Amino acid sequence: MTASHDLIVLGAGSGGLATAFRAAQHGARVALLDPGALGGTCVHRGCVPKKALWFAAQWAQAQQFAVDVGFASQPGSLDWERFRQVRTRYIDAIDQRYAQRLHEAGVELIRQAGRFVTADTIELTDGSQLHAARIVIATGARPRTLPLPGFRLGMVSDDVFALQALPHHLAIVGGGYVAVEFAGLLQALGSEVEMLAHDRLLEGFDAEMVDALQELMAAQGIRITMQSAVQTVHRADGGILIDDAVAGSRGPYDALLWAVGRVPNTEALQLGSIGVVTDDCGHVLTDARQDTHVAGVHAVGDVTARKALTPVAVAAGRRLADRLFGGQPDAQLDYENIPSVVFSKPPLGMVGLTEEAARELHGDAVIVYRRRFTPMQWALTGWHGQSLMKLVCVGSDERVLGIHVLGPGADEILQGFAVALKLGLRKRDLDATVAIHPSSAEELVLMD
Ligand SMILES: Cc1cc2nc3c(=O)[nH]c(=O)nc-3n(C[C@H](O)[C@H](O)[C@H](O)COP(=O)(O)OP(=O)(O)OC[C@H]3O[C@@H](n4cnc5c(N)ncnc54)[C@H](O)[C@@H]3O)c2cc1C
Ligand SMILES: NC(=O)c1ccc[n+]([C@@H]2O[C@H](COP(=O)([O-])OP(=O)(O)OC[C@H]3O[C@@H](n4cnc5c(N)ncnc54)[C@H](O)[C@@H]3O)[C@@H](O)[C@H]2O)c1
Repeated sequence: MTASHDLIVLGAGSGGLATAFRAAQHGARVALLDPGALGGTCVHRGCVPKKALWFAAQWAQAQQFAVDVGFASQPGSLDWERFRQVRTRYIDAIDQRYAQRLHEAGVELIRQAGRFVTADTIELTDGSQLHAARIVIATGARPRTLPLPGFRLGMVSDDVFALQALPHHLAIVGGGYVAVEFAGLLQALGSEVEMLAHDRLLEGFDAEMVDALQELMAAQGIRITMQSAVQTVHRADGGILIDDAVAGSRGPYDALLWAVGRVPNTEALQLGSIGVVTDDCGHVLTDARQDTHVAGVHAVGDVTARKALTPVAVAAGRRLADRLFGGQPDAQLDYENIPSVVFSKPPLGMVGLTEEAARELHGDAVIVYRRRFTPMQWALTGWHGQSLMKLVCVGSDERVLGIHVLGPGADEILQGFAVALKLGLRKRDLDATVAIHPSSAEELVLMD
């Protein structure tokens, strides 16, 4: 058998593209397979269209604020179809840029799905085969639904981007990133939103920060039912009705969004036949170097059980290509202290440990600084919602273990602080930094 390539990458989402580009840069002959659009979930069904809608939600709120402080005109509503076209134009351009860059990088793009025949052979949809000593699985994940009677009446996050019109009254089942983000932005754009959450919101984020966000969401009119247990969904004359074991009969809604997590795309890959091990949910198990249990087969991104974020998939893919083809035998992603922001309204970001996790590790040696305040732009409009910022430190030298920011600009503020934390930030370094005034970020260097 002659190897057709040095590397075959399954999936042209964030992780697959990053791996392919970096490997090609190191001189590898790369084949990149994907039957779908270039950029995968992030570009077409995730970060990008979501953030576009989130911007629209900010503009809607800014319009309202402007009227509150004396601008003359009344806020208008969003022309949903026009904005969908604007988004599509932007996203199509990204897709085209990727195609052009792949061509320039010498990556062979094959618009077909692949599945394993052996550990070094991939069969394409048309039945032809490719061979390479290295294969990277980067097939991502898709939204999950709950297999309850009537579940098909609901949609998943992918479908929100294709909606013809904004739902008037929307139920969201779930309490993770997707549920909280869509609740905030669709409410801001004019939907009446009700969340039905089974567990606490945003598991993995600091509980005090999440409580503060939940208060702000409630103050903006989002109805949140906790400990919900949806049993059935059905349609009646007025719309979609939900029977919930705890919350009782709810509705009618004109739309229902399942936001209950994601399922890795592994069923079709024939992984069992070559010995690649998956967990109970189907995620490919890898070590910290992205190696699976089978020599020469690797995995990056949402298809693994790691944190499902675009920059994680990208960084893991680049490190892997550096190790395999770039002469960097020690290259691997450090999965500690990965910053993350929920694009809620307002955004909530964190890097490092939550207070709960820090106390579990360090007990009474943990010192917490916090600052609650009403951001100037809210106060000016007469809205007295409170931002919250929190530093979780440990020991006599107050090493900063966690930074948490809830409020306007959290998405932009946190990146720089994440660098500092990674470099071993101490509270005294923050104290020694002169503030930028007036800003929200200054609160992080003024805490006592
Ligand atoms: C609504 C939403 C919002 C999000 N917002 C953010 C955000 O703001 N910030 C952030 O960091 N992350 C966000 N994420 C998460 C982020 O989108 C994912 O972590 C990221 O896209 C994962 O990239 P990936 O390459 O692992 O998988 P994907 O991007 O899903 O790519 C997988 C690709 O594999 C292809 N594929 C599947 N099977 C095969 C096969 N057999 N052969 C070949 N190709 C195949 C698919 O067509 C797809 O293109 C969001 C996710 C969602 C759903
Ligand atoms: N801003 C961002 O970076 C961003 C945005 C969206 C998604 N993402 C990534 O995508 C991943 C997927 O997001 P997600 O919101 O789909 O998943 P998630 O894991 O964040 O949340 C899943 C939610 O579903 C709930 N749930 C699970 N089973 C349930 C059941 N049987 N009944 C009721 N509720 C149930 C959980 O309690 C949880 O609240 C995230 O974990 C994140 O890594 C990131």
